[in-house]
Amino acid sequence: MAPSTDISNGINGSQSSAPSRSNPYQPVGDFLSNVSRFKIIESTLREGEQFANAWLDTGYARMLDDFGVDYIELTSPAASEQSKRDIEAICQLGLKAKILTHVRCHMGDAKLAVETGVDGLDLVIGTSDLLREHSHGKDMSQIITTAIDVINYVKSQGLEVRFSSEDSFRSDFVDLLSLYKAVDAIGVDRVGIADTVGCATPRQVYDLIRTLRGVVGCDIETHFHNDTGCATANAFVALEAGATHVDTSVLGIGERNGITPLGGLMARMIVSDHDYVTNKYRLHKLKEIEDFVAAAVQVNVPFNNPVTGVCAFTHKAGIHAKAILANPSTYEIINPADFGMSRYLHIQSRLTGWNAIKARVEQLGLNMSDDKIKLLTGKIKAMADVRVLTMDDTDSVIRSYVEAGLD
Ligand SMILES: CC(=O)SCCNC(=O)CCNC(=O)[C@H](O)C(C)(C)COP(=O)(O)OP(=O)(O)OC[C@H]1O[C@@H](n2cnc3c(N)ncnc32)[C@H](O)[C@@H]1OP(=O)(O)O
Ligand SMILES: O=C(O)CCC(=O)C(=O)O
Ligand SMILES: [Zn+2]
Repeated sequence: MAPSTDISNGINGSQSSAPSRSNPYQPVGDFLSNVSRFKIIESTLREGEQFANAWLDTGYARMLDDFGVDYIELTSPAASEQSKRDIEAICQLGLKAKILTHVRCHMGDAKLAVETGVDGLDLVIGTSDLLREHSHGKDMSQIITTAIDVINYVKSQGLEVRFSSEDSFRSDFVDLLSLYKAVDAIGVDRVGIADTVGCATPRQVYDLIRTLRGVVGCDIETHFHNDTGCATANAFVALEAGATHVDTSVLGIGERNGITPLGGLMARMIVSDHDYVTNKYRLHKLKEIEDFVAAAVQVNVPFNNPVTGVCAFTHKAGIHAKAILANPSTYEIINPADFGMSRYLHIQSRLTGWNAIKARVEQLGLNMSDDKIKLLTGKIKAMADVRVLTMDDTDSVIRSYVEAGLD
């Protein structure tokens, strides 16, 4: 794609204003919804480490803490000696975020986890027929018994405890509700719902979480894989249905193609509650964090990444550019300035319109009548029909027009 240029600085009075909030489709007054009070469990250092290329060190914990996430989830201390030492080291950093370790719902793992100094344990066990048969071999009554023993143990150590079912959406719904009711009754802090294989649709998520909300009094954490592209939408509807916590990872890295990305969730949530998101999270840090993680796991930030993708705030077609110059809310639901990003107008294609060229002429400090700018725009379009133009090409055409006295 041809390079684009920022021509909006200084020519657009509404550059830093928030997008219009008068969206007629915005739901109002939904008493179940936690869209305005959700918490993030950032799992780059747990789920993210399960991404094929990942080899992450403890330094990321500080970055995530600076961003303002509520919890940082780390891998299991049972994984390796170094994993255990990393957990212990992160617990000593004095971060604001609570530190969790993610372990099997298994007394041995729980005891090891308690020794590390974490604030809490995220316990997990598969509940679908497939996982019960092929992962750990326990039936539902053994799962309930083990869960109660391990949860009681963690609570006796004064730590926060969450209990989650792997593969929740392919588990028997009645079994799941009975299990969660039992762990809620003994005072678990959170239950977790996990779409481990990314099969759930937003409607299934809404229905399951809304029903669960009526069955347990504790918090509800959610974890969505992105195999079918629904991870961010599912996280959002889960919050609408009464979930309290969402698991994320930077760029969504995790097993296979990963989970709800931190940046994508921020993009979704800022549109739903601008003040909650901007007051709580240091959004200007997002690009730096994503760039660090992308480099560490040897991937490029995708061009269409929400907010930080290379063209996330690039406007090209003339109709769009004209309206953006008048008011960015016309074609932007997110204000790039909220994330420390800039908007760009692409003005070197056959889709370019005269209003965009006029803005560039003015930015270059040149004077030209509207009629001449329209002729000039025709020239730029004709050139763009023949070859890809750069921003420099457009500027040269504009200047040569002026120098030739065609203004
Ligand atoms: C969906 C998810 O992402 S869940 C989180 C995944 N995270 C991890 O796997 C953390 C990294 N894992 C590891 O380092 C290792 O798998 C360990 C240390 C946990 C276990 O290692 P190993 O003993 O070598 O077993 P292995 O990995 O081959 O198999 C998994 C074992 O966990 C058992 N298991 C799986 N889930 C559970 C559970 N919730 N509770 C108890 N046991 C479980 C399986 O039965 C199997 O044990 P077995 O070999 O005695 O039958
Ligand atoms: O512990 C959880 O809730 C989620 C575990 C996990 O990564 C998954 O099921 O995909
Ligand atoms: Zn997962």
